[in-house]
Amino acid sequence: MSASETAFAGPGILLVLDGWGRAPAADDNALALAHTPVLDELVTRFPSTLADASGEAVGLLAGTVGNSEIGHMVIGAGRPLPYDSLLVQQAIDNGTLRTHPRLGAVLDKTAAAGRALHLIGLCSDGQIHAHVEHLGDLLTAAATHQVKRVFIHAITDGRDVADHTAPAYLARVAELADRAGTGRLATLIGRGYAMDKAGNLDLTEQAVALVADGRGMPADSLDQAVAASGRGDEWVPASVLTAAGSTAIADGDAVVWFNFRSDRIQQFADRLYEHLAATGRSVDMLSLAQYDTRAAIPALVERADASGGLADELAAAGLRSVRIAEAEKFEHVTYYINGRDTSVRAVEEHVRITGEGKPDYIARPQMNLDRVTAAVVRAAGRADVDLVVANLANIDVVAHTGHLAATVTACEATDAAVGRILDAARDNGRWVLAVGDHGNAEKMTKRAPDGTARPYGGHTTNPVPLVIVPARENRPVPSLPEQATLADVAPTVLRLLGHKPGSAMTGRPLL
Ligand SMILES: O=C(O)[C@H](O)COP(=O)(O)O
Ligand SMILES: [Mn+2]
Ligand SMILES: [Mn+2]
Repeated sequence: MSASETAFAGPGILLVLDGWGRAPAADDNALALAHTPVLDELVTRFPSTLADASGEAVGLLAGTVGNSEIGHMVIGAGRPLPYDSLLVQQAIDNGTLRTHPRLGAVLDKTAAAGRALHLIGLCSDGQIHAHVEHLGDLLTAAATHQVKRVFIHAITDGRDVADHTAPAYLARVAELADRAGTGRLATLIGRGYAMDKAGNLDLTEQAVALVADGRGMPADSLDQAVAASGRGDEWVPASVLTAAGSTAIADGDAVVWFNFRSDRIQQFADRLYEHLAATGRSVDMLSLAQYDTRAAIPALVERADASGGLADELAAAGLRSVRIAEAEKFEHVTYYINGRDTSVRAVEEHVRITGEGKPDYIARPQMNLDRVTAAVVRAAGRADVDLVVANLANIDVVAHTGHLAATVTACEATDAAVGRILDAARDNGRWVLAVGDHGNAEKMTKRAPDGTARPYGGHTTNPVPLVIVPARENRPVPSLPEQATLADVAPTVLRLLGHKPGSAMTGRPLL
């Protein structure tokens, strides 16, 4: 064991501050505007560095903003993982998507029977859940296989991209259809309805009724449909474009989902699948990438192997971990950090904090942070727990509203929570590794094409702070390398626990 290992080895806390990115102070940087004495002191007093959390460093396409899924997967895996968006892009670039035998078989069958193809997905270039250009490749495949009737059911964004940009993306959809020579926009609905992931089935059912049965507001034009939302692109009401004719899904039709990320589309996919079955419609259904649905929906692009990460190493070493987060990020400290593995190892405990009623992030930016913090403090006090893994969700979740003042409050609440966690760590002889999973709150505006700064709640490509607070302050503290990535977190955590990095990990221990 090296000197630094002896100095640090022992129980600890891995604390993910969701959406904690670093950018120079500015009037749209909520983290810099907030009064955060604890976070400020953390990065000046203890070994800290900035970690890459976007683009190729984590397994995304170059220049792509980070996100919670890949962020937590790489934190857990200890290596960059080719993410679904990258794998889809590769399949498009090398031609294996549009020539996929599974897709070809479904398209041939649909064409031969004279049935329709329905393409459903988020139309923007946020690169978090979907990319509108992927639709172009599917349209080309449909044209090649002579599918005559192709309906595009567009979900509008306004969250991963600036709000009020839906008309531009829908214009791009029309261009892609023109270029392919097939496809027409059939229905429109905001992602607030179609991509709910919190079990609000009343929202999901509106998307199901729209796509399956053509039930929605009739709209003569895209602009009319988009303008009907009083709450931006996320909440465009279910609308049927009258020019598209009858857009309902009929027996024998085919459906292809073109979101690549599962978490926010799977509830809709499951409900649509079940509704079609319940109404006696037999439909071939495919998804662009693998979904975590109850329904068995074959995928066109398979996931990367994410095994051999932190969870496997902890289990092999018999190290007990407690995972804590509130509902919004619970899967991130369990399923994603474990490499999209649903099994709960014998040495793992999962604590999911839920609140009462529907969350209102602007009115209550504190969310359930007090209870998350209390759970972390409790777990930190247990002698049988080697590692506490927690996600503090507020900075990211509130920043997604694009509301600067609420996000400042979320940053301040997080600061106080980190203070309580550091106290508990010190009282219990634990080190703390605090890290962001991607940027968000440090950039709350985006320039519109007309040059004006518009509120922006999406993620960024900024690096994230990574800080190590030693268990005992009187121990020598080596400084951290200037360059780091999220892939270095798991090897560093293992070293802090007195273990070697896993053999599948290419990230390096930072001390
Ligand atoms: O799904 C969302 O809320 C956003 O599109 C992405 O945010 P996340 O990657 O932090 O979940
Ligand atoms: Mn996140
Ligand atoms: Mn986010």
